Amino acid sequence: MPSILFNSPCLHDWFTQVLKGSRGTVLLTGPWFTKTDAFLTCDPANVHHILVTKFTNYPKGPEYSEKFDVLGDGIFNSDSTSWMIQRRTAQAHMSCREFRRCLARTSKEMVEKRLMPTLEHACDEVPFAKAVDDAEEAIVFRYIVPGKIWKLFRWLKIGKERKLVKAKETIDQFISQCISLKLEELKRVPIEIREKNEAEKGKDLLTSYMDSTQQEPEMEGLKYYKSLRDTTLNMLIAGRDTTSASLTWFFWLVTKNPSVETKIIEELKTKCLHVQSMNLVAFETSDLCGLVYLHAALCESLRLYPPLPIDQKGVLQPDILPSGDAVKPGEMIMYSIYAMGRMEWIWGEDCLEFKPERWITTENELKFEPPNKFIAFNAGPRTCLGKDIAFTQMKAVAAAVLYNFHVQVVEGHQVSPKTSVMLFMKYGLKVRLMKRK
Ligand code: HEM
Repeated sequence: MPSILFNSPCLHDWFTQVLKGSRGTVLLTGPWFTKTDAFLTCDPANVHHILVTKFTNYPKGPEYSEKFDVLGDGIFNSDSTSWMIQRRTAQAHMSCREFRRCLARTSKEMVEKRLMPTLEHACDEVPFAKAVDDAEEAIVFRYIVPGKIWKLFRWLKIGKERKLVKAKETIDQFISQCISLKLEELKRVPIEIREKNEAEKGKDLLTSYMDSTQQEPEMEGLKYYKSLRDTTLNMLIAGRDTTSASLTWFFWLVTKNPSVETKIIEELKTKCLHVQSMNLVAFETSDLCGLVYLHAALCESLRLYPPLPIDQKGVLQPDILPSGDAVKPGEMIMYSIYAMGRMEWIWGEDCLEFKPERWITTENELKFEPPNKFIAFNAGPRTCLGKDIAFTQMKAVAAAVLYNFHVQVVEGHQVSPKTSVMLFMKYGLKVRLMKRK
């Protein structure tokens, strides 16, 4: 564990090196008084065992929810019955036709009316985004130092824990504003007009949740508000940070591989109908579904730079992992998604190269890689619920940006991962955009 502290600036690369030299699983031991021993693995057999075969023996556990207390009782921070109910509810809302219609419309509208005009101007810092970044950095600190230390910091309100308190305030203000604005809008618009709008334009997730939660009689006052607050925050973090971190690495990889950029643009030209909008080209969401090369390039980027680089599980009953390691109740197992994408014995000798072609069959179809090998979206009963949403949004942004602009990284800009819950770039990605002719 002291080595984790020492290597914290490049934690994921250090984990990868450790795992390369240890058949894919290693026991990290902490000083005896801290009770911080944990298994670290990137072995697909172990990951399948933990996430799928023996799912019920490996919950997230109370330690996880204590570290991620900012997420409240939302889906990411829950286990057993509470998680199951939230998952069913989220699945129902996300698969309903009105939400799908809303997603297709907003993915195009956001790119056309917000992103494209914004790219022509410098961007200001967004307080909510900054607060989430600060919170995620503070949570990683809770992994790097023993529990007693970060809890002492929390009690004294110093260091990263102080930053976390401030971040929570900003996050709560923002979420509360989102909920109030939506409630006002729902009160203001007569029901017949609202139903007509929803039939035409679709229905967003927050409205869907508000409608269904109000139908539950026990959901009143504070309980109703807390449930909406936790759900909204969990969904925002699930959808915002993952896709934005993924796209940043994707654009960087594309700038370093001009042949990939050319192939993406060729595919867009031949397979998509496009419309001229305010001087720039926009694509229909339905057209983007069938893009094999762009999809492959996004998967390849997610393999090398998964937005959630590492995850953890607790242990309920004694068990033996497929690697032969014995685990006991109360222990922690961490699985490095980042390291899994960088193992020669999993992905071949060229595993460090960015090659979208590895995702395409000789029949020019997308190659299926089992979720225990390509684990960026998790596997088993807790598989990501937003995978399709993520691809819809990432394709909309990637296609519009690459088709309209040539992206060039500013000379001398340093690119390295940040030590945080999400795999953001430490210094962001500074680019120059040149409008294509
Ligand atoms: C590139 C984009 C994305 C990646 C790589 C990704 C990855 C993941 C991973 C690894 C998990 C498991 C986390 C854990 O249990 O510890 C997860 C869960 C989840 N994701 Fe995503 N995600 C992405 C985008 C989205 C989007 C856009 C949404 C939609 C709002 C979403 C909704 C969820 C939800 C609700 C869960 C919780 C599932 C459960 O616990 O049963 N994700 N995702």
